[in-house]
Amino acid sequence: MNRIEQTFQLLKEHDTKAIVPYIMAGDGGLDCLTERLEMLEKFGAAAIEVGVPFSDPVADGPTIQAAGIRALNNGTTLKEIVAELTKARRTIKIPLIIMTYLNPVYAYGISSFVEDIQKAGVDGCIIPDMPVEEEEMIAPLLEAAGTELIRLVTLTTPLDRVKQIAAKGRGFLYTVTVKGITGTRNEFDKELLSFLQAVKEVSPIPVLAGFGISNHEQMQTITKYCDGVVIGSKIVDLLAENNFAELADLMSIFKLKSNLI
Ligand SMILES: O=P(O)(O)OC[C@@H](O)[C@@H](O)c1c[nH]c2ccccc12
Repeated sequence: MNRIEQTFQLLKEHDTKAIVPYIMAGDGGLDCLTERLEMLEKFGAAAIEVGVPFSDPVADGPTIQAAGIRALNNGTTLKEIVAELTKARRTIKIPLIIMTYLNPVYAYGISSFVEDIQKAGVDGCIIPDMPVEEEEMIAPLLEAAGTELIRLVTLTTPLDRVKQIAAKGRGFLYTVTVKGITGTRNEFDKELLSFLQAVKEVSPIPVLAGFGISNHEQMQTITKYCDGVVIGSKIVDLLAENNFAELADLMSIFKLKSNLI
């Protein structure tokens, strides 16, 4: 069993949900990446999405874009991120998932990328601008390496297609909760909860919801219909403000206690 499966099993046994923070690698300098991962693990993260900064991030809202620009201005490269994650893996027990647009992977070289992230102990990979139809270029390599390719579906994905994607799915299915870009929201579409419920019914793997989520009330409501949430923009903001108290509080529900891992 891989680390992602193990984690969801553990969450189920303890009747709790996953909180998966997203952070931008290199925001605040790559030197603080391991430290931040350790803190998020301590605060109860079930897994962490590590974002790779990219100059043309089509799905990113203002907060994540700004974090990406800060990281690029710090000179962050994918090579250095992979090296830092290799170090981080010595202390971090929870799954680490690399989140990158396709272009940096291309530039790196697809097979070297897969080989290096596997060696680094990365458990999964999300490539949001790679449609399922194009994934043959990397999916078999990831599969062979035992690194899960996490697929995404969105509110506009027809249920038939959700079914197809979920059936291929590895690790968990990332359900995008909005029709738009990343960033905190005060309200969600009326159809979100029924859509999540439908996704959950057809998915053989755990379902996580992400985009727009920033508070306990939203987390509680949404996780009635899925296995957990991804929180990006809110966490990127709190880290940029060094507001660790609010971060710990935000993550205090559904805590995966580190002594369980
Ligand atoms: O920031 P939000 O609204 O909390 O959403 C999570 C999101 O940031 C993270 O998963 C993410 C960052 N960039 C992406 C691009 C595509 C899909 C997902 C993402």
